[in-house]
Amino acid sequence: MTICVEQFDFGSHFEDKNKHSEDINELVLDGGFVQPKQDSNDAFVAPDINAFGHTFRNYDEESERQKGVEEFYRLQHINQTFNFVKKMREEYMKLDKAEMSIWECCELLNEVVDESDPDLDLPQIQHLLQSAEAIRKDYPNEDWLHLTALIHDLGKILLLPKFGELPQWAVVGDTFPLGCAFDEANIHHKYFKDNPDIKYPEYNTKNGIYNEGCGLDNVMMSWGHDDYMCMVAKENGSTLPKAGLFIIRYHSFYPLHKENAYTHLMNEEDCENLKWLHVFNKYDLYSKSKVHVDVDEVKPYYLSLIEKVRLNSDESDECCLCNTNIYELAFFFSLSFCFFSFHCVSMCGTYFLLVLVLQYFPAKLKW
Ligand SMILES: O[C@H]1[C@H](O)[C@@H](O)[C@H](O)[C@@H](O)[C@H]1O
Ligand SMILES: [Fe+2]
Ligand SMILES: [Fe+2]
Repeated sequence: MTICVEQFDFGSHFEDKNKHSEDINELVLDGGFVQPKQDSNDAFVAPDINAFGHTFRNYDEESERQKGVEEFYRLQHINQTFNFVKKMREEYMKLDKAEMSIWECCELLNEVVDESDPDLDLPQIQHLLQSAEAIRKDYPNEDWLHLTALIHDLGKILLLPKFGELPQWAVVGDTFPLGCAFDEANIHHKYFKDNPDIKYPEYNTKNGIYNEGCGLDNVMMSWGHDDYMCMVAKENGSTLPKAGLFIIRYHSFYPLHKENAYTHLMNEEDCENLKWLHVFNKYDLYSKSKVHVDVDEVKPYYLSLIEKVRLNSDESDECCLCNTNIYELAFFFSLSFCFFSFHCVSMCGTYFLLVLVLQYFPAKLKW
C-alpha cells in the first residue's frame, strides 16, 4: 500500500512556506476554533544546537546526561508490554484521580522534569509555554494549535504521587506500537530484545495483530503522557479539532513522524493529520531552550483559550465562574426564589433549571 506521508524538511519549511500553508489549509477543522493562517515576517527559526551545545535528539553523544537517557530507554523498552498498556488504559480510563482545570494542571508541571529528554532540563511548564508561544508567533490565528501546544505534555503529571507516581519509563520518552514487531527506527532498539512480548509470534510480524491501514486509533501505543492526555481530552468531551487530538496522541511517536516507520498502519485520516503533526513538531522540539517564558505575562491569553474548550455538560460539578458546586449554587438561588414567591413548586422548578444551565459551564476536567 502506498501512503501519502509528506516528508517535511524543517530547514526549508519557511522558505517554502506558502506551498506548505496551502497544503495544510486544505484541512477542515472542527471545534469552532479559528482557522486561517497568516504569514508572519519573522518566523521561528529552528536552532542548530540545543541548550547543552549538542544537536537536537542526539542519542549517541558521550555524556553523563546521555547515559541517564540511555538507561531510561533500556527500562522503557523492557517494561512496556501489550499487557502493561492494557492495564494502564483500564486504570486511567476511570478518570478518578483528580478534578482540576487545565491551568491548575500546567502549574503542577512546575514540579516535573523529564529524564528521557536530552534537550531540556527545565520544569515542564516552561516547555509548554515555550512551544505554545513559538507556534503562536508563526500561526497567530490558529488558536487551537496554541492550546494543543499548551496541553500536549500535561499527561506528565502521571509522575506525581496523586496520579500514581508512575516511573519515568511509563510516562515520557518516544512511543511505539505494541502488538507488532518493534521497528529498528526506535532509538536504542537493541533493548527490545529483553521485552517479554518478543516471545509471542503473533506480536512479531510487521502487521502483528493489526490489519494494514487499520488506522492509528486502533493501535495500542506504549503507555505514557500522550495516550493519557488524549484520553483525558476525549473523555471530558473536549472540542479540540481532530488534528489537535492526533498531535497530542502521537507527538512522541518519532519512529512514525520522523523516520516514516509504521506508516502501513495508518489510514487516510491519519495521513491528513500527520501534516499538522509535522508542523507542530518543529515547535515542540526546537523551542526547547534556557530562555524562560514569563508565566504571569502570558497567563491571561492561555486562560482565555482554555475557556473555549467546551466540555461534556454532565462531566463536572463546578461552575466555571465561581468554582462553587453547581447543586449548592442552584439550591441557594432557588431557595431565595421560593422565599420571595412563597411557592415550593417554583423552588423545585428553579432548582432543576439552574442545575441544567450551570452544567454547561464546567470549569474542571476529570483526570
Ligand atoms: O524525551 C522526549 C520527551 O519525553 C517528550 O515529551 C516526548 O514527547 C518526546 O518524544 C521524548 O523523546
Ligand atoms: Fe511529549
Ligand atoms: Fe513536548
